[in-house]
Order: sequence, then structure tokens, then C-alpha cells
Amino acid sequence: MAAEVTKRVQGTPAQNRLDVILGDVMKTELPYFDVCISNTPYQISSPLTFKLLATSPAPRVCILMFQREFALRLFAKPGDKLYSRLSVNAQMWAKIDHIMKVGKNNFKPPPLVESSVVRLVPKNPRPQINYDEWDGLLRILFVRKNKTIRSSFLGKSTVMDMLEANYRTWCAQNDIPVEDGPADETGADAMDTGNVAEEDEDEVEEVMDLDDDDDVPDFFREQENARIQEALKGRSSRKKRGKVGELVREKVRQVLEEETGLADKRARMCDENDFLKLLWAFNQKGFHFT
Ligand SMILES: C[S@@+](CC[C@H](N)C(=O)[O-])C[C@H]1O[C@@H](n2cnc3c(N)ncnc32)[C@H](O)[C@@H]1O
Repeated sequence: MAAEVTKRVQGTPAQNRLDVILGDVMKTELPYFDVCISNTPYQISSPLTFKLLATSPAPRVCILMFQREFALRLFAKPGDKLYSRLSVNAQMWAKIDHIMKVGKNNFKPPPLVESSVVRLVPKNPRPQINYDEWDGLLRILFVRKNKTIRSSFLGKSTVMDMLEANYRTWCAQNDIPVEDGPADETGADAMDTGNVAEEDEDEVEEVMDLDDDDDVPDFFREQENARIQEALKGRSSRKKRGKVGELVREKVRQVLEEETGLADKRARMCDENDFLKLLWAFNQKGFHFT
């Protein structure tokens, strides 16, 4: 196709205005562009969409051909089976319209799947939210979109470890002293027993519950699977929770139960406002998701 368009403009005034970049679109740093028209292989629909949504400054419009099911996921609403991290992101950063269905018989040979052309118009002005942080929160919630939000945070040791590390960084940056050391013996033991049981149960169940969306990148799935295997090996390797860990846990509980009231809700039922409320409340407590 590159050869074809190059040939087409040769010897015309358009020749000087055409710059062909050959390469993998996912690995190439793209120059500023205001229109994207794409008919890429469907395997890269998800990463390509995420790349376009994260592009700043955003393009004016993107016309994209996707497999029909993927297009439906872009429009899916809370409660729909196809509602996913992709739906929330797409609708947060862009206005999306279905332009036309493209039946498989329009191709020779006909593929197995139906297609759709969609128009994606990034919101302008762009919502004043850090893309990486917003997406970081959604990743935590949509790895297990059918679980309660309480369970996605408090029932997951990797998430709590990540929040503890990030809380320590925030304290260091803001000159807030942290009280290190093991958690209070009696309290910690009592709490650990309960929470560890809860965590193990959750992490084992997770094997059955990983979001089957293909917008979870492979490396993230691999990380999750490795961690689940660890959880299955038993509790003995689990490290004892320290004072900072307990403090972080309590802060997370406050965010989920008191400040947002979203602890018992499931990501698959949450709308954009719920996610914004969560992000804001976590930020207020010094937690960030980048
Ligand atoms: C479905 S064909 C469409 C071709 C052309 N756009 C057309 O409509 O005739 C997909 C094209 O995307 C190219 N492609 C596949 N993976 C790509 C990637 N990661 N980055 C850029 N182009 C890619 C393929 O070489 C192929 O030419």
C-alpha cells in the first residue's frame, strides 16, 4: 500500500506533502497528526485504540475499521456483558459513533467475522485527568470486573503492596514521616488471619475470574497468572504486614466504604462518575496509580 500511494502522487503537487513512514504502528513514535484512517489487522485493534486515546495532543478524528464485537465493546454501557476497561476509556476520552456495518461478503475471500467502521472523535478540550493514572485505576478494577471493588483492593496483596509502595513515595515527597516496624502484635495477628484467608480465597477464585477481555495486555495477564500460582502455593511465604501496611489498608477502607460508598459495587456496574469519584478520593489520601 505504501508503494501504491507513493506511486499515485509521483510527479504531482501532492508529492511534497506526502511523508510515508514504514513500520509497526505500535512501536513507532508518531508525529503530530489530526486525522487517522485505519484498516489494520484486528489483532491490534485494542492496543491501537489505546494508543490513539492516549495520544496528546489528540487527533481531531479517527475513522477505524474493527471486528463487529470489538466495535460493540467500544459502546458498551455499565451492566452490558461487553462492558470493559476499553469501553470506559473510549467513552471517557472520545465520542464514538458507528458509521456502517461491513458484512464479511464484501471481502474476497470472506473472513469469518463481521466488521464495522467507527468514528472516534477525541474530546476537546481533553478531560483534565492524567491518562496513565486513570487507566492504572481501571486496570486494577477490570482485571476482575465481577468482583466487588473492596475485593479488588483489599483482597489482593499485589494491589495493596503497590499502594503501600506508592504511599511511601508520596510521604517522602511531602515530608510526611512514616512509622515503620511490624504492626501491633495482637491486632496484626488477629487481622492477618482473617485477611489472609480472604486474600487466598480471592486469589484462587481469580483463576476463574480474569477479565476475558483482550484489552488486558498479555504481559499483565502473565503477571497475574504468576501471582496466582504463588498464592496457590500457600500462605507460608506471605510476609507479615507492617505498620505502614496497616495504615494503608485503613485508608483504602475509608476511601471505599466511607468516602465513596463504592466498596460493594462491582466495576462492571460502575459508570464514569463512580470511577472519577474513586480516583479523586484515592488522590486525596495520597494514593496514585501511575
Ligand atoms: C487489512 S490490511 C488493510 C490494507 C489497506 N489499509 C487497505 O485497506 O487495503 C492490514 C494492513 O495493515 C498492515 N499491518 C499489519 N500490522 C501492522 C502494524 N503493527 N503496524 C502497521 N501496519 C500493520 C498490514 O501489512 C496490511 O497491509
